[in-house]
Amino acid sequence: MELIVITHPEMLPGEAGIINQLFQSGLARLHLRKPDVPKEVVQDLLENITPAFRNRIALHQHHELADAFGITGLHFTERARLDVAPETWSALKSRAYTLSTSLHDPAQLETLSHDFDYAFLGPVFDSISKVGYAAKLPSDFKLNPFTFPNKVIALGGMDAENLGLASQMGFAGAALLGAIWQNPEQAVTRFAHLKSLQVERPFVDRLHFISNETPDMSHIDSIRLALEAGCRWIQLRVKHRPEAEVLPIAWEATRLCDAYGARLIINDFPRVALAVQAYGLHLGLTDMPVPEARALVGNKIVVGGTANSWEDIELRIREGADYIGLGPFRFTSTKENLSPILGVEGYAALMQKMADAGFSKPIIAIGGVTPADIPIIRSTGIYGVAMSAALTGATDPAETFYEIQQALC
Ligand SMILES: Cc1ncc(COP(=O)(O)OP(=O)(O)O)c(N)n1
Ligand SMILES: Cc1nc(C(=O)O)sc1CCOP(=O)(O)O
Ligand SMILES: [Mg+2]
Repeated sequence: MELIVITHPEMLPGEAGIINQLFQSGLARLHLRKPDVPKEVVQDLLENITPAFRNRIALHQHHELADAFGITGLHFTERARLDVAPETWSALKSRAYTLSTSLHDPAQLETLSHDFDYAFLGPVFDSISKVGYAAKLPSDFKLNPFTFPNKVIALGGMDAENLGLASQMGFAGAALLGAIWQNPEQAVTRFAHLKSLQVERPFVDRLHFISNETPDMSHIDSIRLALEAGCRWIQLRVKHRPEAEVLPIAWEATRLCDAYGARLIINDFPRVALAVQAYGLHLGLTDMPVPEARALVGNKIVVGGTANSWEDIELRIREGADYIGLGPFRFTSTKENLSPILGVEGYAALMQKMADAGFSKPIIAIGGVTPADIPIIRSTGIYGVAMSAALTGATDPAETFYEIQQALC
């Protein structure tokens, strides 16, 4: 589903900044709809939108501003469309504008000019922002693909829970308004979340083994121990060594993981993850930012990010991390410079905030986790756990792995 954002009808504080961030987060189309806002104010807003993004905008009002700002999208409300002579559309198309319009009855698609590149049809669901603007289409509605050859975009009440249904109805995309602007401070995070629902989610294991070295055990020894115990998600976490030293260890870990059919995740070193074509890369808050790493390693490598607070979780969602390592659960000597301990209460509060915001992302608890902690951790809604010492220090790692598996299923 293509996601289109329609602006809030009124001017919002810091709106140009939010719009620029939406574009940076991958928004391909923004409909600038400000029915009662004077032209000068819209002009001022456009001046503050980064020039490179302006060609992703469609104007609902003040079409005369389009050329000066390099805007090629013109939207016509139903009323505006009916007031304009039909030959206007081909004239505008010949000037390379992208045309869109709004419809409220699917029957109108049969007679809609094919010069329109796409059309909004709605309300498909009960509106989030307009009180009393109720769904007009039945829940088993199916678009007839032969009435209008171009894209039909679902409008009205579009949010995370009904994007799939709109797709089944035959809509090519969704126009988002209330889902984005209900809380403008959350607009970018909300958009990133909805966008992440459009792509197939990569597999993330519920048990992450974190490698470690001690005077008696190398990283490779610890990885072999975890693999023999049954772990199939191995994170190579080498600290205080340069990249050149990490690379050969990563190659050895790759061979070992391949032999056991396990997935290897590289901590901290994006270029090492790319070189060995690891399954994943894990980045902390002071490591390379997720978008920069994504640009480097591509879309095939799973990228996870650390969070220690609600603000970090929001950042990771905005950045498009595939999973979030949230910690520390309790004190651990495996990691230096720990952040404040979250405990079960911290996890419960953060998971409640996730549910309230409608966010879904695999969250992995980390830091001093033992098998006995798993039931209470999982009761907060946490997806999985990361462990190091609980496995490397176990008397019988295979027995401990079995115990973990029992608690995780
Ligand atoms: C699954 C998982 N979650 C969190 C971390 C911690 O990463 P980071 O904050 O970068 O700290 P270091 O591990 O690099 O010391 C992790 N490694 N794995
Ligand atoms: C690597 C790491 N990151 C943490 C964080 O809080 O971000 S805690 C941690 C150590 C995990 O090992 P153990 O299971 O031995 O405590
Ligand atoms: Mg790190």
